[in-house]
Amino acid sequence: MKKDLIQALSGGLIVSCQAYAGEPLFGSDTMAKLAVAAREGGAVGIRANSPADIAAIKGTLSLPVIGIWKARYEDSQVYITPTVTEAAAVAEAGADIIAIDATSRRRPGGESLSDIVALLRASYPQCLLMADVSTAEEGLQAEAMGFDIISTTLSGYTEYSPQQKEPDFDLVAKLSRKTSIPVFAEGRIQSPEQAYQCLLLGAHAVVIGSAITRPEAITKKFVDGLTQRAELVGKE
Ligand SMILES: CC(=O)N[C@H](C=O)[C@@H](O)[C@H](O)[C@H](O)COP(=O)(O)O
Repeated sequence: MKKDLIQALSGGLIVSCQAYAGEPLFGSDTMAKLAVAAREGGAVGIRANSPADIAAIKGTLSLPVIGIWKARYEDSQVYITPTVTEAAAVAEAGADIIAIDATSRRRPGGESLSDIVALLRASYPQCLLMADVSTAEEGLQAEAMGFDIISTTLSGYTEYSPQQKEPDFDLVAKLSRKTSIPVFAEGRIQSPEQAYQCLLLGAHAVVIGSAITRPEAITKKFVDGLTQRAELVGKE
């Protein structure tokens, strides 16, 4: 069953459908519609944030869902499914895969990642566990801890990982070489060429958010491109 799920995602595109409160697309109905649009475009899976969005998407379509719940705590910088409370809620909402920050940073309340993994394994044996990491070392630790999947989600978002505009191709390649569990390429992938490059480097699947589901960001990219070109012409 779990093997079938991993197989179903192989070589495919997973679309991250997320919007924060205050953003124009915020709301579970809208996220479910975005997910339907992604499916119609050929996505093999959806990544979604919050129990409400996960439940709405699972109630609307039958694609596998990678669930997260972003939550902020004062004593930690970890915010992607930071504690066992969020992880359990993601599972209860129907996520097929629970993605968790698996960086080496201190977690809220000093919770340990291995305790969270053990608890989730016992309570939600049907779910796969995905480690969102920022470095190769964190990916190797996640594999040793028993995660099923590693994703490069957090490269560029911890102080000690490379800060760059491009996807972290090196990390995709390193993790694909050094681990024996599926590696998902995620973070700042902007084009089909970059997505394919990740697969060539060994990624099992590719996760894309902003370039597909954030119309504000997509519009801004075009507006900035137009402005820059107009300025260049003005200088000629
Ligand atoms: C760092 C972080 O919080 N990443 C989040 C994880 O769920 C999302 O905000 C990203 O949109 C997602 O990872 C996809 O990446 P991109 O939007 O770059 O294609």
